[in-house]
Amino acid sequence: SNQTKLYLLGLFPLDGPYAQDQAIQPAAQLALQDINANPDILPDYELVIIPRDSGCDGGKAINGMFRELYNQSTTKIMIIGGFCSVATEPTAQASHHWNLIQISYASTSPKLSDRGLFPRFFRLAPTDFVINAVRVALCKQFNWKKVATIHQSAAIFSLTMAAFHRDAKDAGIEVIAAESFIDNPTTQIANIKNIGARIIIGAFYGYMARRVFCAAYQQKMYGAKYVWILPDWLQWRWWRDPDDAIDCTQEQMDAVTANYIGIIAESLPSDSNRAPSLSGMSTSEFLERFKVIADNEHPETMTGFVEISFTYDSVWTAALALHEAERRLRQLEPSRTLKEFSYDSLTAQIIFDIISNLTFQGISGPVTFAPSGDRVGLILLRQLQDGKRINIGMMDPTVGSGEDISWKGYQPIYWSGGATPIDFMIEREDRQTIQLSLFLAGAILATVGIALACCFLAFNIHFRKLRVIKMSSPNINNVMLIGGMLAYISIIFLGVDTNIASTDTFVWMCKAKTCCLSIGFSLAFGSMFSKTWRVHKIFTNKTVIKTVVKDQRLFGSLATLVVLDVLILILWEALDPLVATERFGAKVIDDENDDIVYTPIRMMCESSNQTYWIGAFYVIDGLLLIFGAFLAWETRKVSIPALNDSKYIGICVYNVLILSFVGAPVSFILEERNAHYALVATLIWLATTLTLCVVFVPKVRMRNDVQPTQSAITMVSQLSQNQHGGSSADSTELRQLRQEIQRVKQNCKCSE
Ligand SMILES: NCCCC(=O)O
Repeated sequence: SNQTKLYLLGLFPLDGPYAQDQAIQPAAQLALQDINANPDILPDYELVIIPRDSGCDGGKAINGMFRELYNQSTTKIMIIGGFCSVATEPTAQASHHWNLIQISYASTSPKLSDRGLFPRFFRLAPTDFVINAVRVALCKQFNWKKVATIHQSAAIFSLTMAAFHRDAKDAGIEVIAAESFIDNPTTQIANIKNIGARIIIGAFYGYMARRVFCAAYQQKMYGAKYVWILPDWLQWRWWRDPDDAIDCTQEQMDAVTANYIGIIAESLPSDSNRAPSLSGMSTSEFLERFKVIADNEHPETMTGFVEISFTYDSVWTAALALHEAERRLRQLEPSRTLKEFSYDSLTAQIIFDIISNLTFQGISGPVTFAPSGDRVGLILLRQLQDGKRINIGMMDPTVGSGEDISWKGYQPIYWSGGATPIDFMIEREDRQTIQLSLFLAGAILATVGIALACCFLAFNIHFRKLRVIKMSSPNINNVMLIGGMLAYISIIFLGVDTNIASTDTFVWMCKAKTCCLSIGFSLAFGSMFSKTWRVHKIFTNKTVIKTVVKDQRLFGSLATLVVLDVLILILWEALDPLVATERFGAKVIDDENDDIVYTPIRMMCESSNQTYWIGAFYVIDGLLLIFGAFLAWETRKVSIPALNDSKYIGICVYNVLILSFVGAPVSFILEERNAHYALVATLIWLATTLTLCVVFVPKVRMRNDVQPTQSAITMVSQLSQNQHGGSSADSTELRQLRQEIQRVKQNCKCSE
């Protein structure tokens, strides 16, 4: 009754989504009981806490604080609280303007370590920054090199995660996904899953943690392959709290949270592991007394239980500081006491200095403060095992390199898969090469084609004297066959891959294929069309004297085409050579083991501007095809079968166009190496074989049964003479040739 009351303002989360007050106020009351009953501490005073609801809300907290500070019936000498950092930050930013010291029993935001913003602030719960050291140590311990992070968008979590990203980078740990969310984490969880992360570091309040884990359940991100690492100051069985915001049952939440790893500042050291506390209580005695004051046999189920020792020690910190402040104030000239406290800066400075240098054994362990006002303490690792939080290790960030977790004396960590989960799917290369069997099949087909071309060549040479062969320009036909053979050879070069050849050889084969294909095409189609050009020349010449185009001239045109090809090939090689490049395809998860992901790698021979070079060939060959089609159309009425290939040329052009139009886009889209080879090789083979067969098979069939007409006989002799340097024909032959031309022209007019 002789004692003067010293009022402390207590900011407690009594209400709202993060109401954590069930255990906080009883812990504060217990401290008040012990302090007020202790004759050695503030003997002339009775310490009283005036509670005010700060919620987990800055506005509510600051409103409550000002209302109490403006209430002149009670002078508050210090502030205890708040709980959530979002409530503590604005109050601590304002309270120093009232020359008040503020001590939080729970806030862990790294932002609160800023002395510029919070010059008179202290806290008993260590900053979440120290949790980062344990996160990194944990990753190192289990050789996890790739992790994902997800946090609720709030300064407390953003700052901690940003610091973790820096620490992880320094430690050689790659953060493969860094997600944050405001109130719906579904997309972010899906992103983490899609990127293949298995070690997920989360930071959020309990009500958001439920949303994260429900989304994780729906995405099947739990079980032996996933490790979730969370701050463990979340409330007791936070995942089981009824929550309309989630669409998961309690069983599902139990399943998804099973075996998560929690990191938390040590707050209730075991009796065997602690020095006697200033209050004289052991941890177990403290808990027993707490049960009584909280009237709860299972205090661990109360909200805020994690912070009870910090709350108890916060009030003790205030009491010890005030006790010493009273002594120092009395020594001043003129002497003063706490009774005269009126929000003056001198008293505030005295109390600040005292707390800055305070050291005592609290219930939560040794209490001392860093210059930033942060509590320095031990960090505990826990794991949820069978629904209980089990201590599995401890780390003292101040000892050694601050990276060593001590596992001795704690329960072993439990991995439901029987082994430490891996941090990422095992990446394997899937070097896609053309299968040997497919290459051999291609080579056999090409050989068959070459043999076929050889047969036609032999036939052509053997029956070169036969009129029907003579009339079809055998020399030019031979060049066509050589072109066909080059196209067949290109199929073999195309199939040489890095599984059977070195990279250098592969590139050379690729170049050889390009040469064979381009020159082969020019020779085959150039020959075919040049023959037709000759026929066209004869039948469209308006003069009476027919000059027949000689073979040499046709060879000259072919040579021009080939020279053009060679020129492009030389320029291509000189300016933009083909080189071996690796193409990486989309990753594929192994069918049988979803820990393994394959990256398809295809060795390509490419050059930076190859589109233009290939385009040049397309333009030349395309023009050649158009020109050939035009000639075939113009000479379609020539009735001498051995002379007229127009029908066949039409078929060949049609074949090549159809095969190119189907093949080119499909071959661009087809990424699978074998399918690509099979398609391209088949198209080249088909186009070449059809062309050769369409042109030569009729000739083979005609060799016996064709009786050339008189006009044909005449023309053959005319052509023969011209081809062999003859300059004129006798008048009968010419007349007959003229008659044939006349007939063709009349036919043409009629049809027009
Ligand atoms: N001990 C939980 C604190 C959370 C926060 O600082 O907001």
